[in-house]
Amino acid sequence: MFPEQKLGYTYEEYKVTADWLLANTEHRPLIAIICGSGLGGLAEILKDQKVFSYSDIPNFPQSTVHGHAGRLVFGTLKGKSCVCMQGRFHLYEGYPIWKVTFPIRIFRLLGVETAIVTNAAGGLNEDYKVGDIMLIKDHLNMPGFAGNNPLVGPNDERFGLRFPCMSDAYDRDLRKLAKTVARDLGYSDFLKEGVYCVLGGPSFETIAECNMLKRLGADAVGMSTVHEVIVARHCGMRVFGLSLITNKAVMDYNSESKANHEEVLQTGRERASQLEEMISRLVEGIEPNNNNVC
Ligand SMILES: O=P(O)(O)O[C@H]1O[C@H](CO)[C@@H](O)[C@H]1O
Ligand SMILES: Nc1nc2[nH]cnc2c(=O)[nH]1
Repeated sequence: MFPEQKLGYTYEEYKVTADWLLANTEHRPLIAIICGSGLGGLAEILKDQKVFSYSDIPNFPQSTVHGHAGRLVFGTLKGKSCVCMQGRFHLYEGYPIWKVTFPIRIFRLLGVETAIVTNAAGGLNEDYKVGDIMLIKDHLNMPGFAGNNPLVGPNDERFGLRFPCMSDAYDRDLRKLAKTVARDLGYSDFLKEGVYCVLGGPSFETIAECNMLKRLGADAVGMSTVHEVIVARHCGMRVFGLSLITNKAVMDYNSESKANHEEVLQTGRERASQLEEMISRLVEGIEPNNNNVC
């Protein structure tokens, strides 16, 4: 450990960004949506948009990955004020973990109560098919096991507790709502519920790694989301997470399949309209929480 190393932003730095956004838009979102790889189209369903490039927002990191546009979109969905990240940040881009999760605390300072986090992921569970939507019920935080947790460093009590609980990270009521929504939309055939495992990336997994992760209890694997969820829960937001299974993890030495980012983006395009419909209906059903910490 290097005590002199910068371990995060100060409260004042978060405030600068949040106050700048509050001064530059009249939207006051209660719901934040984070778009996974290839899922940026979700932001297009917002009405009355006010859009900022990340490069125009003070302190905001920049998107460097194909399929992550790097825009913050404010707007309304089913009459509810939302903010949508068209592009997230990943460890493999070279960002320290506290930059990866920077937007989450900004959202909290804007008044956001609920975070909807989406991602593209490889399916480890052999019952999963490409195009399935997995509601995240829990996670495995591999970088966290090695000490790379976004809450490492001095704790700021204005955001949350030193030792936040994670056994209830993914809100049960929101998952229940999502199941009802999916059933009403006729999506039950491709709806799953499971455990998401985050790795650092950017290389995809070896066959041995996929088999290991499956044995550890993971149903899907990716390179994001968990860090955001930890910070969101730390500051009291409700979290709903979903993974689009964009490819099947390769588990067999006889397979000719090779994971690749193009397939990931293509599956996102193919499921875009169903995901948009599902998120719209979900947002419609989310009740405000009176800005209570939960
Ligand atoms: O998790 P999101 O951002 O959806 O993207 C996933 O897809 C990319 C790999 O194709 C990686 O960035 C992985 O994390
Ligand atoms: N680590 C990882 N991330 C992904 N994102 C989309 N598919 C995958 C995958 O198979 N593995």
